Amino acid sequence: MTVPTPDTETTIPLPRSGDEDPDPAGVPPAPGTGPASLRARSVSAWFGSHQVLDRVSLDMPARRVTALIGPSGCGKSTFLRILNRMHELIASASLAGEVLLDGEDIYDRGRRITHARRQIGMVFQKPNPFPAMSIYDNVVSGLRLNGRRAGRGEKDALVEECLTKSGLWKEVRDRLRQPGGALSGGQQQRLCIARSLAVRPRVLLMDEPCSALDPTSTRRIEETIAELSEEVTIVIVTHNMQQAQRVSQLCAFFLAEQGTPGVIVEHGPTTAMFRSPRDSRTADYVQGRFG
Ligand SMILES: Nc1ncnc2c1ncn2[C@@H]1O[C@H](COP(=O)(O)OP(=O)(O)OP(=O)(O)O)[C@@H](O)[C@H]1O
Repeated sequence: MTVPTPDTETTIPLPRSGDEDPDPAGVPPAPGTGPASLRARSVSAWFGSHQVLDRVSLDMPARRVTALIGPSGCGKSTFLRILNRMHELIASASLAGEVLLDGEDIYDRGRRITHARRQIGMVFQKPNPFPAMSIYDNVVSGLRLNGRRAGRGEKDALVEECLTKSGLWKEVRDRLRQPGGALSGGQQQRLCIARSLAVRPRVLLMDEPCSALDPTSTRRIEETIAELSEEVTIVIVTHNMQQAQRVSQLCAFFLAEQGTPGVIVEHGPTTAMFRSPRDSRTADYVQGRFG
């Protein structure tokens, strides 16, 4: 796939949607454990010839919540999808740059896509449990997708552990065999978080996880994020400035001005970004003057 790229960048040839994992060796390196750092280095992205991100670099430290903020269309979701190799599922997509998970490039040619996906989970804007599948089976479904076998006792313990961590256990422990689709929207989102946790990711990406939820459910998810941040690194896209301040320790402000690709204007500790931003565009955005 040919796209216009800056001379200094290396365009990574991406497999088209549906292609097999490009792992010539066939033996994936064993993933590490525990929260990992993510580092994006000079990441650019295109859809066809339309460039949507331009040399974005960002450190997302382990055991921290990093919030990505910015007006609609500036490339936050694209950036998030690049962090776990979902961008390449889109036929016209290409990218340049590096994404390092604890120092190792997830786009390294010798790495399977599943190597990144197992370690870097994703929770989407709209809760997407398997609606007809039971709550219990929804949680353990990730194991099956990963080709992992587990005995009944191990699964029972995992279901309880993950539902507890996602703050849903007490509400559903007596109805684990009921369908996931029968839960409220907020409960479904917490079920999706539990499903992501079941494969023990080292990083959890969240793309506006509360935008479809009422204030009470939103609050509950925010509590869950706070509880999880010790055991998984979290990167969250949010349009809600109060939420960014409540849940994150670090923040990055994305902007795509007048048809130019998205860039990070400013990033740093969330308190500083909101109290004393260095850039006037950040100040205008966090104070609600545009976007
Ligand atoms: N599948 C796609 N095909 C073509 N262009 C796309 C695709 N997805 C996103 N884009 C374009 O990429 C740019 C960045 O979109 P993206 O969704 O990453 O922005 P965003 O900041 O997350 O926006 P929002 O806050 O509205 O979700 C936009 O111009 C969008 O139209």
